[in-house]
Amino acid sequence: MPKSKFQILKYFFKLTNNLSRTYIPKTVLASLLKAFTPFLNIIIPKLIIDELMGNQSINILIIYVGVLSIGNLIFKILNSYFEKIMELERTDLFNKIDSYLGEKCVEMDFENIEDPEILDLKERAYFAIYNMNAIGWALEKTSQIIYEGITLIGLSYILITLNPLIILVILIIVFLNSYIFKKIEKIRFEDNQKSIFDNRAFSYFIRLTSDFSVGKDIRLYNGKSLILNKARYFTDNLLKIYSKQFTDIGKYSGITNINIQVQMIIIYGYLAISVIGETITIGSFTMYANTVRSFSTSIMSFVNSFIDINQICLYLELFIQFDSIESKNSKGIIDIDNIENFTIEFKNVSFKYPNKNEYTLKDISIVIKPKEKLSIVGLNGAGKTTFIKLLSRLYEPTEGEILLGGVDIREYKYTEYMKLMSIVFQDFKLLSFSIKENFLFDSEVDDTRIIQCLEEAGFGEDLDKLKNGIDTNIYKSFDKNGIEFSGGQSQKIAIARALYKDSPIVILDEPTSALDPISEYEIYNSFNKLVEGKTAIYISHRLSSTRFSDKIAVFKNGSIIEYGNHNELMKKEDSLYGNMYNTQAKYYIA
Ligand SMILES: Nc1ncnc2c1ncn2[C@@H]1O[C@H](COP(=O)(O)OP(=O)(O)OP(=O)(O)O)[C@@H](O)[C@H]1O
Repeated sequence: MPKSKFQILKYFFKLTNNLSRTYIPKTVLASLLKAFTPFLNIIIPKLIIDELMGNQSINILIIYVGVLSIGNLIFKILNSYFEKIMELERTDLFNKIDSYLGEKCVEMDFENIEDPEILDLKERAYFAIYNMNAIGWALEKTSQIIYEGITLIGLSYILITLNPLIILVILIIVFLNSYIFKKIEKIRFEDNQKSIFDNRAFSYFIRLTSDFSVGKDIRLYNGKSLILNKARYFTDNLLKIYSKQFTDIGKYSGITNINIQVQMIIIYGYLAISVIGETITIGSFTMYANTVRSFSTSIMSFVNSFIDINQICLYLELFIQFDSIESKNSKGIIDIDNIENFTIEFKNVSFKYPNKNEYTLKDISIVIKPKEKLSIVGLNGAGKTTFIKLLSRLYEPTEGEILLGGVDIREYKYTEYMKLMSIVFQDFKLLSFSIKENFLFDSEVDDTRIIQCLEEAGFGEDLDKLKNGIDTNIYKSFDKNGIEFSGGQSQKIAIARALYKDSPIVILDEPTSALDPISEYEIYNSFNKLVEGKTAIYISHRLSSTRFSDKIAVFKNGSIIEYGNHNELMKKEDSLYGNMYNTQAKYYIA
């Protein structure tokens, strides 16, 4: 990660340039244009006044006034043209950064998405870019240093002809004010960082109010006041932070204004005395007064730009920290093509969720042979889904290793490894796209096969009723005719999506929980045919699935306590499996 301010800026200029080739050159051009504007209004008025006090030539006066007005008009048009252009450039750059951060989030290891520290860091990165406009700010300040630098050289030259001590007076005031300005920026940065958690929490609660997936529960259990009270609590916190900030900053800003007034009194006094003593003309008075005003504004913004850049780097550093989070999954380098043996082996695997002290899985050892059908059963919270999450590399084991074909799964290229797995998680999600787009988000799809898979998953009759077939949009987010499928229908689409992927390892975690018993039976029946020649792992509380399995692993409190086939486990005395099976069968038969 870059450390020095220079390295941080370089990192960002490089990133900006990669995202938008035109942003930096246009910003520099706009800044240079600004640098030359003040000179026109300093030099020409002096010439006009001197002419008025001297020869009073109408022709020369017309030329001066003409140059002044046309020059100002041209600068104004050009400046506002660039302002508009820069507005568009900024929007475009922000959208690109948005996509860049989005890509980063999607590629991030899954476990990071639920880590509050990472979530806060992400919020800080977003805050830096959006709320503080840190990239635009950095570029603006860098170009400000350039153009104020150029302006200052010209203005110093004019002021030296008056009295170099004037420059000293301005510098003293500027450095005093810069010290205060630095304090103001420090307060702002610290308060902004303090507000990150409250901001994130506030946005979460406000988002909930329009989140369709929780809309029912909020209405049924009168969640409105709870949510709004929580949101209010966090806005109150934010208000406290920012009210204190405004008071503190207000005090400091007051002092800087007093300093500027003192500076003006000294300089105007000196200029007035010089006019009375006739050491300068009235025209020169105007020029020097304008020069002093421009010089003090320019030197202030020149010095403050450095302070600003210092501050911006603090914000940008947070962005870089987020950007530098490494994905463990991206470290795998072995090609999947090289393996022929799909034996999966968990070797003494134990696992704790991040930020948790207790183990969710303890010393799991199991071999799943190629083409084997394994059912995983157990009570709620026993660790069944967690077992799948480890196999699918959403998390890494805390201890032990998981092997595929004798090689630690972390060593395989992640994207290729994921191609081996068709998984339907119990909390699968369909997205607000068409049915077809939900199958493969990023590549060409085969419509006939999609339809075939939907039929195999028991969705055929439902599909026939859809006017737009597989082009029907799911949910109404973008289409008022979009369809809100039932839980069972959605589950069938999710299963069809897994079938379509046609991977050698198929994992179904509670795949039929929302299905009626007939659909469930049909799916398992057809599944057995469909997963022929593949390894299949089923997690289900409906023990009917175990009948289709070669092996059953019974989980309890994070360990496998029973393992065997249906008959073996049923014969075992005091077996949890037997107990669960009989209890369920009793209700079904009765
Ligand atoms: N992301 C997480 N962070 C922390 N703890 C978690 C997380 N996900 C699950 N757990 C905990 O891990 C334990 C095992 O959960 P898991 O989902 O693996 O159980 P399960 O056997 O699949 O349960 P169920 O039958 O209810 O689906 C539970 O105590 C759960 O609270």
